[in-house]
Amino acid sequence: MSAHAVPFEKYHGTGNDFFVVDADAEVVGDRAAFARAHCDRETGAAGADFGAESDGGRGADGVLFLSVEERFNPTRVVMTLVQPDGSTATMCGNGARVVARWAHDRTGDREFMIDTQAGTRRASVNADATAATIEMGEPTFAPARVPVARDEPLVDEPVEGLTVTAVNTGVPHAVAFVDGGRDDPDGIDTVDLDAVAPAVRHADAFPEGANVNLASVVDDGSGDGPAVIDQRTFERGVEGETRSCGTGAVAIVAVAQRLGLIDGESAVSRPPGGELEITVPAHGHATLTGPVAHEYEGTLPADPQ
Ligand SMILES: N[C@H](CCC[C@H](N)C(=O)O)C(=O)O
Repeated sequence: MSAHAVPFEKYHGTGNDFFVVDADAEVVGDRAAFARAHCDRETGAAGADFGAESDGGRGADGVLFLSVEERFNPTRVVMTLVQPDGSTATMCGNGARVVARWAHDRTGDREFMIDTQAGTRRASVNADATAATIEMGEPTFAPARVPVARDEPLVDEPVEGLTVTAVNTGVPHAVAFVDGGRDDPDGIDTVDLDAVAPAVRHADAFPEGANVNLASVVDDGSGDGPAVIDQRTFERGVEGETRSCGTGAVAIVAVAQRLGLIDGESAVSRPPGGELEITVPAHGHATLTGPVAHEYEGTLPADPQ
């Protein structure tokens, strides 16, 4: 085992939490092994070891390896998210919001371009850097681009026990609407997501797998404010439910629009970890806005056993 210790910062966006490593300063030879060991919720890195700001919780939803290039305007950040199962995610909405905050904390800038494997995304932080907004690209239902293994879009059809719509918002998502929000004793929180999601996540319809979302329309946006939707997401790569998923929030709003469940291009999604503001215009890129916070910092072994 190498004695090399890797400094990290821990951040979260609406409870979707990440270890952030400066990829220019640190060499982690086996990123998959690093993420698998340290993200584990039972045996991974424990926050209490690292400082008073932390709640002592273990693990994370992934490791963000970041490289900053300040010679560009706006400052460019190259983002790679390695997930708890060792896979690399093409895109992560909450992760990208964390990237903007981390880059702000290092540079003082408020506007960034973030290079992800799904493309370059503009990002910004608000005046006190407590919230970040990211451009999320244009959601697509095109079968080849989700991808789904068929010629027609998969819209509101049964897949392994859920009625889902398939959409790509940087990564593939299956979205199922259910009756009753979080306040309803018979609503969204009564579903055993960890039990029902894996069959959908691994269904033949999704050759690259899918993140699996449950959603419930709480307010359809036909009145004064934007639509409000309660959200739960089981993530590919985490292989479990997370506190929040940004690409999932955009997916839910895009599907709600497509199914005619909500009015307007703006909506609020409410995953367990907080609130996200989403816009999905008829044409052009979606946006995702929500809170971001620094938790603690420390060092982690580069070559965990
Ligand atoms: N939590 C992330 C999504 C990660 C996507 C990943 N789970 C995959 O599809 O491999 C988000 O906020 O968008």
